[in-house]
Amino acid sequence: MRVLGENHEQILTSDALEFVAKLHRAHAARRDELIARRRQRGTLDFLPETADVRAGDWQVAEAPEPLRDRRVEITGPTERKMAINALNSGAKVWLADLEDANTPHWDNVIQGQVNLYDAARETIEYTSPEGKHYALKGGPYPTVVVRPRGWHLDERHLEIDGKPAVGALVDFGLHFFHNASLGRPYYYLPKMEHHLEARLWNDVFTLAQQELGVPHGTIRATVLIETIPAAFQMDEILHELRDHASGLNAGRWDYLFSIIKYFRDAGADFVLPDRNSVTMTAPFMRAYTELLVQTCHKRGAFAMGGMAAFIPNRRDPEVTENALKKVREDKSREAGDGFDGSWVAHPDLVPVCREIFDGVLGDRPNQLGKQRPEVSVTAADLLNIKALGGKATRAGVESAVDVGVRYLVSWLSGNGAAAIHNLMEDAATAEISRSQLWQWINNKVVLEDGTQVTAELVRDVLARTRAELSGPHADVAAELFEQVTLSDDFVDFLTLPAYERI
Ligand SMILES: CC(=O)SCCNC(=O)CCNC(=O)[C@H](O)C(C)(C)COP(=O)(O)OP(=O)(O)OC[C@H]1O[C@@H](n2cnc3c(N)ncnc32)[C@H](O)[C@@H]1OP(=O)(O)O
Ligand SMILES: O=CC(=O)O
Ligand SMILES: [Mg+2]
Repeated sequence: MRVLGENHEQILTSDALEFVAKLHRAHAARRDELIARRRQRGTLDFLPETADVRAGDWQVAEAPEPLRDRRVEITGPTERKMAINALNSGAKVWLADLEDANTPHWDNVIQGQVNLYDAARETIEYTSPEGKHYALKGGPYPTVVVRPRGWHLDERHLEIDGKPAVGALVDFGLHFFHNASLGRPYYYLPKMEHHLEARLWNDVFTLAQQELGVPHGTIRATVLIETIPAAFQMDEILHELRDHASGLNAGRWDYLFSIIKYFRDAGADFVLPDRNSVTMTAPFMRAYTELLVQTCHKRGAFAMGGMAAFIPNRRDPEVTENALKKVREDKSREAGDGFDGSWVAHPDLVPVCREIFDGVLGDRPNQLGKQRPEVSVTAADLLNIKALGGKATRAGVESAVDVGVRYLVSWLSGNGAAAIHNLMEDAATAEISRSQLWQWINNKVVLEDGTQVTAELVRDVLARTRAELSGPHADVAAELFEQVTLSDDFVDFLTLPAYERI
């Protein structure tokens, strides 16, 4: 194992590095096979070979006390100030994000681990460049649930047997190694596309616990169902992880990205309209969330709601009022459907989410008991994209370019989440922007005003957006955006070429 970035001795101890290397050597080859397998795109349906898992009578392990009440989860990067703010936010869970909201700059990766280390020990403090001091206010604090990178990303600053380490194993391995002894090794697992990927995580957990003498089943994981193939394998994913599973989360933004990606060249029936016209009430999105709640509660697992992108602005009451209204609507729908809790992107949204779930839960910590036997979701329901209707517009093209490039500027500068035009943007929402344009170009979509979407049109809009931007990252952001939007072959993840540029 070689450390190619700056060596941070607190986190990269020789024992910690050896532990990560052990996880890597045991599992990297299978990771590679599973990533290669993702390239097969066939007809999607519930798998015949796992019908017995779906029909079987089994439950996931009972929730440990710190994860029994998850009514409000705040998400955010592991940057030090935001970590303290998240811990002081009054949420039940802090999703400490090393994924969609994080640029995997080496410094972010390692400083994130330092912050998680200090957060777990409740010793985290920070003084801002302006001299404002941040400290923990007095508990109870949210349970920390860490989201490592997805299986597709490498960590090139650590080299094992001459190859870059698997990013997911670096994030998980370092966190588990340093914090498992404190008793709450809890994780969110992103972007999986197959239950065999969940089996791989389960094997990683089993080995990690054995190595450190931690009882089997201490780790708990909540899996994001945020790809279209995974929507057909919710039972199977929970079953693979059943000793370690805590629940499933409806990660709507990556889910939309995955739908566009999977069906990018499948013709008009699968072309999505402007991003802002695809809401959670679209029939195919309702099918997805209804199936998720039903599956989770049948298996004793938590059903977690997703992220409404509207964020408040402390300097603009009108923006804040709109965000609170939209978030209220979103959380009310989720709570009514049976979700056990949901995500918010900002501390000022914690109270509204809590109020909505308090109203539904009463004195219960969750609504695991709410079974949904009346829900009946078919493969056709999950894939009924065309029922949505909706238009692709010139404003949609302009907004996709504008948001995508501005987000990349932020990402390249080290901020993986940004407020752009009063919406939270992160890697998942940026993926929608660029994949949507790819889909429109390659399906020769004609906009509402009669113009066909072409590479030339996108280049033209991109040039105008570039002209509005300044700063050290604008050129690279524009180049990257062009690459992932206009390349003939679809680039699997925006963050793969972007990682080459940091
Ligand atoms: C699709 C998905 O995966 S969603 C999950 C991944 N995405 C995320 O986690 C995004 C989380 N949210 C954020 O990162 C931020 O809210 C942003 C970037 C969208 C906006 O951040 P800002 O522009 O700093 O917002 P704003 O200025 O209103 O923040 C006010 C205060 O709240 C803090 N704050 C804002 N959001 C958060 C958060 N999610 N966690 C902790 N603190 C936060 C800010 O640090 C700031 O603190 P300060 O007053 O002490 O300086
Ligand atoms: O990670 C969440 C999502 O919506 O994507
Ligand atoms: Mg996501």
